[in-house]
Amino acid sequence: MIRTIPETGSTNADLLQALRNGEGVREGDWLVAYRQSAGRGRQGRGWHDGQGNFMGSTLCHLRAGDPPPATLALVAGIALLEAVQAQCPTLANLQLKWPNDLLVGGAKLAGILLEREGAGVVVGIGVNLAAAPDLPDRRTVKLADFGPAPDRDTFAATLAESWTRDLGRWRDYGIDPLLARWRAAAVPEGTALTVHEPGGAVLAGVYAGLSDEGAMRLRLADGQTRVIHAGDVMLAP
Ligand SMILES: O=C(O)CCCC[C@@H]1SC[C@@H]2NC(=O)N[C@@H]21
Repeated sequence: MIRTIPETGSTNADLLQALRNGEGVREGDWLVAYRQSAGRGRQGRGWHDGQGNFMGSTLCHLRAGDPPPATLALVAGIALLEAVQAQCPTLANLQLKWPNDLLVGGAKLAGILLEREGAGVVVGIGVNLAAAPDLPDRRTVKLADFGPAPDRDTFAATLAESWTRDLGRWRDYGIDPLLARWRAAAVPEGTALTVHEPGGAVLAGVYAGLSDEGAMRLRLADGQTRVIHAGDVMLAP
């Protein structure tokens, strides 16, 4: 079920609160807001409240035997990519950037924020359908830059369908097919990146693919490879 509300602070915060309150939120249900007054992005950043954009969250209830929860970010990335491709089949240069950004020609189209509460993982997705913010540190785009953009209700229905399908595949077939699909859609190996690690260190290098666990490999200038499990990854200017 997709529940659409005119406005809230953050759909992620709402689902996390529902989990804490023990309210029964079913896996596969979505909360979609037309406006968010306190949208949350990764790394403590905010998420812009673009009128006409898609802003919604869903939930995964982790089960015994599920693949590692961190790989849900990759599931969400693939589901998001497929939803955008289904709505805009002629859109070129669509790429995933680890851990969970969707880019068009290197500019950010959409972002994903995973937040965990016990065995519940809230997956929040924001897509620039009609509006893109001006950001000081990265280029952004909106689908409307490339032709008629889908309205958010149509987009929500498509995304809900791809999320349910990809979550099922993750459970049924594990992460190997997921990794293969993610690798095929990722920015090319050799892309110059800057990584801000959680401890504050900043690393420069080039994208060297995904590890078999879904972490990112970064090749440094001295030829060594670092495996990045967390952090903020940006295309180098
Ligand atoms: O920083 C990012 O790229 C992640 C952005 C995630 C934004 C979405 S919008 C719907 C959901 N609710 C939030 O507060 N954040 C996510």
